[in-house]
Amino acid sequence: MVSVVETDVAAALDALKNAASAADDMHLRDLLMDEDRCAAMVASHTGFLLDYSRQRLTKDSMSLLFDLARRVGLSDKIAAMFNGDKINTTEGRSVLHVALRAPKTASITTDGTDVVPAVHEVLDKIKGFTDKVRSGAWVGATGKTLTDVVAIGIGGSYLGPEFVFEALRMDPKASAAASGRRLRFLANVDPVDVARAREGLNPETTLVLVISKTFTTAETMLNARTMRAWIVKALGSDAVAKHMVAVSTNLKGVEAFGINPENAFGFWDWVGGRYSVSSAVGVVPLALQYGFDVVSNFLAGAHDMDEHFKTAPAEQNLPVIMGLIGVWNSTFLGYSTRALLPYQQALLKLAPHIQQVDMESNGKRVRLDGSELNMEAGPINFGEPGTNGQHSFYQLIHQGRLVPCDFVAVIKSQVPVSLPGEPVSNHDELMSNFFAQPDALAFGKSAEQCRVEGIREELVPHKTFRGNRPSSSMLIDELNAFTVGQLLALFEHRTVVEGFIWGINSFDQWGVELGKVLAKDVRTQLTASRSDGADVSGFNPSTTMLLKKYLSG
Ligand SMILES: O=P(O)(O)OC[C@H]1O[C@H](O)[C@H](O)[C@@H](O)[C@@H]1O
Repeated sequence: MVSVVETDVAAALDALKNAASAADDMHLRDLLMDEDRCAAMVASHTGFLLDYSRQRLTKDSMSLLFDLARRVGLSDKIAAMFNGDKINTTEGRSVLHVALRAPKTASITTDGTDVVPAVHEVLDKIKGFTDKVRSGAWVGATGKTLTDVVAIGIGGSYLGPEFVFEALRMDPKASAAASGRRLRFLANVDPVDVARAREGLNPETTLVLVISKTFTTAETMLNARTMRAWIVKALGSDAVAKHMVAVSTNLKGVEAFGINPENAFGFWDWVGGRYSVSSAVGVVPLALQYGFDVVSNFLAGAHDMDEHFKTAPAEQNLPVIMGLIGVWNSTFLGYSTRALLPYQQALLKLAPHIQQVDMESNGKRVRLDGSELNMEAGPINFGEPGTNGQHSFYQLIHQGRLVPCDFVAVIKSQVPVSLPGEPVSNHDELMSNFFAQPDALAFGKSAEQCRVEGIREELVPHKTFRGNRPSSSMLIDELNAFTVGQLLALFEHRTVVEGFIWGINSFDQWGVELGKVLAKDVRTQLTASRSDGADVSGFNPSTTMLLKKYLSG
């Protein structure tokens, strides 16, 4: 039986479909002339301003999106997440990454237990440990200070920490605190990545951090064994206790590997891997590099955005607005891709991190109840810092396929440079592009304009830009630990909003499993062929041919 709620939602979806067909007759060139509309399509929160006037939306269609949010019960779903309800139904888990950055005074309960004290217990333990390593009170097996860290982990145990690490490298406070220290990441199960991560490092001054929620991920565990062998070869097996520590929810696995659980930092099954950067997964490596104070500011920033998300009315709520725009572009306008384009080199790892957050969360085709979704959900996400992207793939964005863009920029550079004789500062030069690109996409250039410019007739079609290409522009006052935390939480919540609207489970990732199972079969074959010369068997003809070629090399 179809419930009243479902009928309500269906009516809202129909209204939006009609609005989307009407959008075909509108051009951003005209929409952007409407001052009231432009003023209405701006939202802000401390340090952040979002201008979404270049989306192919009227004020009416935006109202319909807010109406859809009401009808699907978005605010109840957000509240359920913050309340610790088990909204990850396929795994029977709460989704409480917001608890990781909640202040000590907060109380968030799941399974009848307030999780906040446990969160702060781990944070205190991390502070104690990282302070000792940084001050030289914790030394390596030969008595030397551990100045270098190799953080082993993949997916959610890597991408978020690397994003924050890069975002703060040139922040004056973080960079001063990192003086004399190095942090490397080792993710790929490729001996080349191992060699790159430890290039120039001395085992005597290196701390190896094994980060894995499950402590079973094949790539991470082989890399951990490889780094352990490097430590043991140089310093003997007793050195492992001084040179290797772990972050995991599986403390038994940590112990079985040979790391003292005393030197392990835990987290919980209610933290999804891709949402785990504010757990020990990110806090340990980042506090080793930048000190605990900087990381506390990062957590405070994430919490600030959590509070905004939890309390601001939908019409002023940045993650809600961004999520609704995502749904509009993906489901109603049918755009299968979106680009994340930070005009800020410090954000070079934002797009790779958000790729996992978004595509692993919303790359789904069934609803929570297992029924077919029957509409387009999570888009393909990609991105590069501007202006590098301009000299790479922007041609397609301007004249090829239609890709909604999220432009992100920072008002004050972390490292301002002004050269005498140059017309603008280096940061202003970067920002000139940030302001120009969204307008080029929105307005385009008509054939008439080309002709007025005297462009030869045969070149007119090539030099015409249809325009009407949507984007949002975000300005952040400055990039520091606090605002990086806000930015992270903002994008995490955008994905969550989209998943709530689509009615899917944004917190499981069953799609990653099949490849892992098949890799096991190949591993078994490679072992048998290498040790006993066993024939390749049990694979399809194509894989058999490829494996034979590989084994003969
Ligand atoms: O932290 P781990 O247990 O090692 O998991 C690392 C990664 O493994 C899988 O690929 C999951 O799809 C990711 O979500 C996860 O982040």
